Amino acid sequence: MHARVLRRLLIVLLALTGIALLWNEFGMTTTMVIDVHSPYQVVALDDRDNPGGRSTASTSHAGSVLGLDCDLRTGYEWPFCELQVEFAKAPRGIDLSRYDSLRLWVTASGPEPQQRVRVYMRNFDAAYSKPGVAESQKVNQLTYEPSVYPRGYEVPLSRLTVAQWWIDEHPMTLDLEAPDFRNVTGIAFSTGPRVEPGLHTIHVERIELTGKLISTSTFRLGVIVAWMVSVIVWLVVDGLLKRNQLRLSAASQHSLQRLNESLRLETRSLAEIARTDPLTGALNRKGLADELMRIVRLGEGQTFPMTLVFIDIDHFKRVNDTLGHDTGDQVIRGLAQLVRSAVQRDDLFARWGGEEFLLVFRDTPGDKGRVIAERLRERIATATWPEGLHVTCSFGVAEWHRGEDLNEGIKRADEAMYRAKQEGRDRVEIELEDDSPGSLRSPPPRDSAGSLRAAERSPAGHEHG
Ligand SMILES: Nc1nc2c(ncn2[C@@H]2O[C@H](COP(=O)(O)OP(=O)(O)OP(=O)(O)O)[C@@H](O)[C@H]2O)c(=O)[nH]1
Repeated sequence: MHARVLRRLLIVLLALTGIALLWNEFGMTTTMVIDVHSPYQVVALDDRDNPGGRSTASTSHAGSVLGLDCDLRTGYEWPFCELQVEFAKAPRGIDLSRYDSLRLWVTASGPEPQQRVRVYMRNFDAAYSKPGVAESQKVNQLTYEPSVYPRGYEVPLSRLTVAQWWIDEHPMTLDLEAPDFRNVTGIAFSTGPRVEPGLHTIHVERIELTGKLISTSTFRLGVIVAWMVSVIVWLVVDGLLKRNQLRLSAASQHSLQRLNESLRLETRSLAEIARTDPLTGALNRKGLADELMRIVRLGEGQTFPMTLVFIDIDHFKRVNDTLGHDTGDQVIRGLAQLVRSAVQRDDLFARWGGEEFLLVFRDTPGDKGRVIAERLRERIATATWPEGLHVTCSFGVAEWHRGEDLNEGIKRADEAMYRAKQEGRDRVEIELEDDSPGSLRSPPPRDSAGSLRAAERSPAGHEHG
């Protein structure tokens, strides 16, 4: 996107540069015209102020022509008559330095067949001129024969030179000796050097100065500066856009990370929900099977034998029937809380269904598990319950050995619990001992992980009332 815009901008800039350079080369001119209509004062000067000077000059404008009539006489060492167009009174002047060429429509007549005319442009500069002293203004001049150029004489302004006599009279540093058009006070036309005495006329029809509106060097410098500015502007804009893009992508990356995190949490909580019972927060059957599988797989520390404790609330149906389902739920939640707070953190606690729970103690033989169950039974029986209820539970305890099918173990715990019910409830019963002395039951030679998987697929189902 940026590259395309940049390419287009470059093409536009290149085209503009080309057009501008061509325009500057072949056009972009400005012209200054001086003629009889110009608002400048025109005066005639002669040599009578100089020693021996006797020439007389007067203006004679006719139609569109500025005219000088001159009676040139010998006397002064360099007799002359002059027609002067004054642009301004020194120290003021006008800047003609931006003009390149001078074009003159001038005719001159006199005793000689081909009259020469001197053209002066006087420049005032405080570096070498003194206000009120006309001679101190630098004399930029050229001499030519107007009759050779009946259709006008065009000359580059650079062809004018500083008059040698002026340099001789105003010694100065070399750099100040160069022609200067920056503050020209006027232009003058004078009879030529070593001209014959007699009647002379000089007619100036038109003076034209032509130059570039903007000098070529200035214009090229301007083009370079414009390019540099464009490049800098582009770099700044590009930098800002890139920074913005970076900020946006950082923000979207951040929000993606947040989304990822929330999805991860959601996934975790969904997994957690799938493993737990919503009413009590205890593990459900699948959760319990998963946990046992994990423990057995990791084989961390001493895990077997384990004690399985089946817990069933006594006469729970009555609670529901007399006090309603909500109270029944409260009792179930309360029991779960109480059991969790009474056992250790790494003991597993699951809601097996309805008002039945299963506790699993790791690295605990059945008789020790029975003692814990007994303590638990007592805590439940003496706890405070909603609606002043007296809640008791029947416990069935069985030992579960490595390699034994979990369903088998649960079944034995369930049977023991059933006996507790039959014996009058609010009791802890342990599975019946088999023939092997010193242990409640002998461990069967089974693959423990396989047994757990079976437990996960078909948890021990049991009915009792
Ligand atoms: N409030 C409530 N009741 C439940 C929930 N799950 C099962 N029950 C009820 O628990 C009662 C269990 O009754 P029974 O199996 O007859 O057992 P019991 O009344 O506890 O009697 P015994 O076990 O012989 O002491 C049934 O009425 C079920 O509806 C539950 O999540 N909330």
